[in-house]
Amino acid sequence: MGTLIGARRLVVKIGSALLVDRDTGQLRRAWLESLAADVAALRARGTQVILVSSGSIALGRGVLGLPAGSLALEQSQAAAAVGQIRLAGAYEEVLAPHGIVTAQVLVTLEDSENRRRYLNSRATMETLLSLGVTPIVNENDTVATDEIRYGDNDRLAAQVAVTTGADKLVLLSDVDGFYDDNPHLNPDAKFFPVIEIITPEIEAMAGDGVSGVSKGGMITKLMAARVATDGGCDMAITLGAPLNPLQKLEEGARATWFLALEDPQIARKRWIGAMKPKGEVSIDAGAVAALQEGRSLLPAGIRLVNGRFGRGDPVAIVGPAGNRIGIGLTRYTAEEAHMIRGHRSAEIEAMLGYKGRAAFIHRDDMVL
Ligand SMILES: Nc1ncnc2c1ncn2[C@@H]1O[C@H](COP(=O)(O)OP(=O)(O)O)[C@@H](O)[C@H]1O
Ligand SMILES: N[C@@H](CCC(=O)OP(=O)(O)O)C(=O)O
Repeated sequence: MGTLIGARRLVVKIGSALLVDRDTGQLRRAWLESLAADVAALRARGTQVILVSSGSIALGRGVLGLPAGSLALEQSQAAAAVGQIRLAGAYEEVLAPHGIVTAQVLVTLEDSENRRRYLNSRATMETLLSLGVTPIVNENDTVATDEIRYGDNDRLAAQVAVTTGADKLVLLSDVDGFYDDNPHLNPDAKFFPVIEIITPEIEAMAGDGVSGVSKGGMITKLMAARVATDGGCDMAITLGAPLNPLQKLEEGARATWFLALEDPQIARKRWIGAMKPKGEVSIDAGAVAALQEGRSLLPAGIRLVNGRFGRGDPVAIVGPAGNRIGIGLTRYTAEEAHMIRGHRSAEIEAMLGYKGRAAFIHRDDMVL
């Protein structure tokens, strides 16, 4: 069973529907104050907390008096710009009385896809947490265009959880968990307390949201669950609307827990994928095809070697067009690599005077 008790680092996602009253467009302050009390209690027990909060567009549209229904991209970006400042301000106001310092972190999808930005944002989060700050994260809606957006904060929250190495992610939602059908439309829908593996059958049960102010629905929550659990983080979906929702979850409120994959191979690949390469090997098209089929990289497929690396060091793998296709731990030094590139194992034995390893980078040590 999943639980919040004893969490080391927790990411909590707060959906727009919880924060902003649907009819008035106003912030639900009493609720937010109860959430702040929960955050303070968790921190006092040693859990670091990161909040991923939606609501900038919903708040901004109320302030600007924009009509209900879907907005043009420029309108939602303008609404986000107006709403975000209030959103962050509201968190600061409710957390400060507990002695908690807040920080606003706005990210885009590109930040997780561009390695330098990814590493940098991870380092910034780590620094904030080590200083005892509670980061309030949202998508940077004013710069993110449709093609480069998450668009929903479910996946963003999962990305934040994995990036920061959180062990728990909670999606506070307008539904108390995952059902085999949308429970707001089908009163006979069956509830799932725990999901260990997200199968295609489970995926087929997820539908859109019906709340009107949210973006995700259950489909993006399942995508988030996949990212989180693959990355070693348990994820819960629980009802956010009652006061003190995190305390209630700790006390056993209804929730669906998606359990982290415990496959050490996945954890190891994550670790390799996050390494900074010490060198680079360019490989030919045949080798690219072999790697894509899940095979190891052999010396015969290597055309060029760059950088200084020893055995076991991370090395970037570059395709014929100069595109980076992966990273892996090498079984040869850079000096050996220069000698043996393009050669087959029988020749390599003659060159090195010993048999050497068959693989230059073994598939278990490689992430594409
Ligand atoms: N299989 C399902 N189980 C539970 N909820 C579902 C399912 N399929 C669709 N939904 C809908 O997803 C909604 C939750 O997502 P969403 O409206 O985006 O809320 P949030 O603001 O919490 O992100 C539920 O209220 C429900 O209407
Ligand atoms: N970044 C957007 C969030 C998009 C959104 O509505 O997400 P959600 O309510 O979590 O489904 C905002 O702050 O308005």
